[in-house]
Amino acid sequence: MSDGPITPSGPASAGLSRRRLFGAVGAGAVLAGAGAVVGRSTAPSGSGDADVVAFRGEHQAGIVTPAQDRMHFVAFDVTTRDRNELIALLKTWTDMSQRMTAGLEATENGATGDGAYHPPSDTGEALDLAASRLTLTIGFGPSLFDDRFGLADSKPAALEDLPHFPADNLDPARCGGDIAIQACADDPQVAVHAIRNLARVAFGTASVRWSQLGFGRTSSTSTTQATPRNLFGFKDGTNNLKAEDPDALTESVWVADTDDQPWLTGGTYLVARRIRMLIEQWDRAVLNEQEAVIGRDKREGAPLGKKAEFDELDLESKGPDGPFIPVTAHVRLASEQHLGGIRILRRGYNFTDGSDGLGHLDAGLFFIAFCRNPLEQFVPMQLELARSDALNEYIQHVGSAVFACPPGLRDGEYWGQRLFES
Ligand SMILES: C=CC1=C(C)c2cc3[nH]c(cc4nc(cc5[nH]c(cc1n2)c(C)c5CCC(=O)O)C(CCC(=O)O)=C4C)c(C)c3C=C
Ligand SMILES: [Fe+2]
Repeated sequence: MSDGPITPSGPASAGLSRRRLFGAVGAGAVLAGAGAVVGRSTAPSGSGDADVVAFRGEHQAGIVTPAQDRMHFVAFDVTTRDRNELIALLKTWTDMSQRMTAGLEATENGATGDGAYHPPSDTGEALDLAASRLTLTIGFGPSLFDDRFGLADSKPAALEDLPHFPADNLDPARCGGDIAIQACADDPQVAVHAIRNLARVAFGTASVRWSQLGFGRTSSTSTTQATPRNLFGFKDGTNNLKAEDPDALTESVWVADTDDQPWLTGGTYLVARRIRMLIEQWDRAVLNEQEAVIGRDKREGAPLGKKAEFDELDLESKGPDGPFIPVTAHVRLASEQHLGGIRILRRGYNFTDGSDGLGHLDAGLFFIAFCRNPLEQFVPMQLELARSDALNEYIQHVGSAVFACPPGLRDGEYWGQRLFES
């Protein structure tokens, strides 16, 4: 692993990975060296360092990291008013997160090693699972910068609660939060285990305000990935920003040192919207209507009037009945051509939370976007969509939040260190 020390305070030798521990114990094997998976009959396919994403680096993982298949997103309210208690929690979270993203237990031997008379400090359900490309990404909400922790002067100018958009139907219980943590992994149990253990250790300092599970990514964030489909059956993420385009990321995602608060340089903003998709209504719409609403064809994902998925979106091209891409089509209204060059990095997930008690699926898109300035990028884009998008007949925004995500951690740093110590 190229990940540096296991904990900010401790040595790199802190422990066996979850899978190595099982291998060594199960077969009485001797570890053969870094990265080895030894004597373990239950080794998950694909396990190995390839499924560890580095926790530290210039930017946080989980932003341009090729989108994993599963997500567990949580927003916390900080319940203490003691700044030092909050810092202590952030340090503990950093230790645990670095361990879990490396495929280790949240604490060393925490599932069984704390003694028979203590609740285990790792809940155990990921013991025999690989790291599964787990990433944990933290963000700080506008409410954290009130008068509780002495952070008011460090509040970034662009970190404002999002305005009310036309037709928003927001549930306050699904909005806001002082701190968010996004867990993404290729195994749902690994993502859920990570959030569960971070929430557990926060008891008395922070409590869960809301959370959302997501299955099935709805975006590609790398050209190496095939474009997935959303619950309306359309390819989603075709015209997304991609990791392989660093100039575009510099322009539209990463906060520059001239932009805002110094602690946020190299960071970004995360916008989350829980968007209910009215599945039954959509399923009654004819294909022609569905394609006109999106502005792309359903099978290939090509812009209407074109043939292939990655053909250029040409808003001017016309057929006998007018523009190929209708004036109310989703992709037209969200495009950089229409919005004067505005772009965002989308990284959302499909969700289905059963049915709503009226026989309708409670399903949709947990929309996540990363951008350099939400007031100048997400807000005008969403305003345009809320006003004119044909998709509005089939969706409803029910949750909303925005967070400032600090840059990646250097060796020895804890989450939020540059905010609290600058
Ligand atoms: C405010 C930003 C956006 C919201 C909210 C949003 C919701 C949303 N989108 C789809 C389905 C598709 N979106 C597509 C493209 C697309 N969407 C946005 C922004 C928001 N979408 C952008 C910036 C783009 C790219 C536009 C462009 O320049 O071409 C597509 C087409 C495929 C693709 O390029 O990704 C689909 C399909 C749903 C269903 C939805 C809410 C539930
Ligand atoms: Fe979209």
